[in-house]
Amino acid sequence: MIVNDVKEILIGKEELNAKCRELGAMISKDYAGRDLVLVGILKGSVVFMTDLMKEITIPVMLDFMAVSSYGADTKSSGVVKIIKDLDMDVEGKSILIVEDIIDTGLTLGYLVEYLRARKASSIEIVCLLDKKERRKVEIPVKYRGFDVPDEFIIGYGIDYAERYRNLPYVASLKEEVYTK
Ligand SMILES: O=P(O)(O)OC[C@H]1O[C@H](OP(=O)(O)OP(=O)(O)O)[C@H](O)[C@@H]1O
Ligand code: HPA
Ligand SMILES: [Mg+2]
Repeated sequence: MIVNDVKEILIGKEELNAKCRELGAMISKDYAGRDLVLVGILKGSVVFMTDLMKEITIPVMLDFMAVSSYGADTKSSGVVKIIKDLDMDVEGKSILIVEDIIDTGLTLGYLVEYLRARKASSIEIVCLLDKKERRKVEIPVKYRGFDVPDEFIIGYGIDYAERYRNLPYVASLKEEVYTK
C-alpha cells in the first residue's frame, strides 16, 4: 500500500479544497475581461489544475506543456526537457502557468523564458507549493498556496519515480524509500 511510504501528511484534503477556492476567487477577479489561458505543467499539476479551474468563474482556455527534470531522482538533473509544447497560439492572451511545486526554480525559470517568444500579453504563475529553502533561481510567483519544508514531497499529483500521484493529500516521503 502506498500509504505505508508516507512519512507525514502535510496538507489535507479540506485545506487543499479551501486553498483552491481562495485562489480561484482571486484569479476570477484579477482576470475578468481578459483572455485567460491556464497552462498546466504536466504531469505534476494535473490534480491541482483540475480542482483550481472548477473554482474559476470567468471563461478560461486550457493548454498543457510537459517538462521533466527530475526523472526517477529526488534531485533536479538541472536540465529541463520540453516533452510537449503548447497547442494553442497564445499571442495577445494572458498566460497563467499552473504548477504544483517550486523547488530549485529551474523548471519555471526555463519555462517563463521559453514562453516569452510567444508574445502573450502577460505571463504569471500560480503555484500550489513552495519549497523556499532549496531555491536556486528567483521566480516571481503571483499566486502561492502553501510553503513546504525541505523534504521530498508526494501526493496530490506529485510523484517520486512516477508513483504516489494519486494520494489525495500532500505528504512527505519516508527517506528509506529513496535511499535504499
Ligand atoms: O523547481 P524545480 O526544482 O525545477 O522543481 C519543480 C518541478 O519538478 C517537478 O516536475 P518533474 O520534473 O518531476 O516532472 P513531473 O511533473 O512530470 O513529475 C514538479 O512538478 C515541478 O515541475
Ligand atoms: O519534493 C518534490 N517532490 C516531487 N517532485 C519534486 N520536484 C521538485 N521537488 C519535488
Ligand atoms: Mg516528478
